Amino acid sequence: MHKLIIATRESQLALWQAHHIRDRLEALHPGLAVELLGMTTQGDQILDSPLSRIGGKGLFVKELEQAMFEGRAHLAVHSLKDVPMDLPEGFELVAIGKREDPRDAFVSNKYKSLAELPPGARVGTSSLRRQAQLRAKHRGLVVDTLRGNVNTRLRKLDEGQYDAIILAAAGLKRLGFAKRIAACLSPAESLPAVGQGALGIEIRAGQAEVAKLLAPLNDPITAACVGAERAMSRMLQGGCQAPIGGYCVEADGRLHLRGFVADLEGVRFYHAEAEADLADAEALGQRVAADLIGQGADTLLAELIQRH
Ligand SMILES: NCc1[nH]cc(CCC(=O)O)c1CC(=O)O
Repeated sequence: MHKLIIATRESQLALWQAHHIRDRLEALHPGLAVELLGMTTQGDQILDSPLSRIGGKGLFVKELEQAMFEGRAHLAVHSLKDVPMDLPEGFELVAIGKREDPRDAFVSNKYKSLAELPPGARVGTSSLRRQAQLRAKHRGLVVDTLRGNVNTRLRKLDEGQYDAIILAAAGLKRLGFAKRIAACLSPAESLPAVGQGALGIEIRAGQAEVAKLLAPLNDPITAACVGAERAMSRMLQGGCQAPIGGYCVEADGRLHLRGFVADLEGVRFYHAEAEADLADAEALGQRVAADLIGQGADTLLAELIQRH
């Protein structure tokens, strides 16, 4: 095999990620040519309503899977955060790249940190998870939805529509906007989304030759951490329609997973955490999910999903 084709969305972030994987593959395998096949997905077309309302799993991945199914591409590179917990039959995640910065970032032209914001300040963010945590911890703020790709969000801030915005540090750094970050929020301030900051590589199941070329891109520790996070999220079945956070770290062969489920107002707020050996990532995720469900998260999630 001497050519691989990557199906990719055409947002700047998606293109950066696809180019990044192309460069790594070409460096790993001299003689291998890697090409990009750009395409537009449903998620790219619907720009005016919050993702949580559009619903539908895999809004950003279906067209890419179609291209792989038809043999027009061999792989797709995703922000793991955007990948549904259960892939369609016949597809698999074969490699998880080493996680970069998993934190949320505070971006503002006027203020240096969340703590500096005066009561009534307007904060824009795209995710229910960030909204719920902001509302829970900073009662006086006006928290509002903010959509669009990273460039659009920064433009809306610069136009004065918001006093500050919160977005993923990884996306900003990848696109060369690290300087715009006023402060990174610690996981205690804003627990990241499941998979945030990691790249996932998807292929059609059973493509052994392709899988072998991609294997060196897999980072086993990141894979275990996001495996625990995704097992938790899968058991909670919240999708994008509920404020859910999940973040796992590894130290000395032990995994430590924290998770939360909240309502949109950040009033009902359930936390859970647990530890396990590296080999027990899946069970760890299920244990934390079961703890959250035991506290009442399942009732809350059912209510949230009904509202849509
Ligand atoms: N939902 C969009 C999205 N998907 C991945 C990232 C950032 C990069 C990452 O988390 O890997 C972003 C932007 C954001 O949330 O600010």
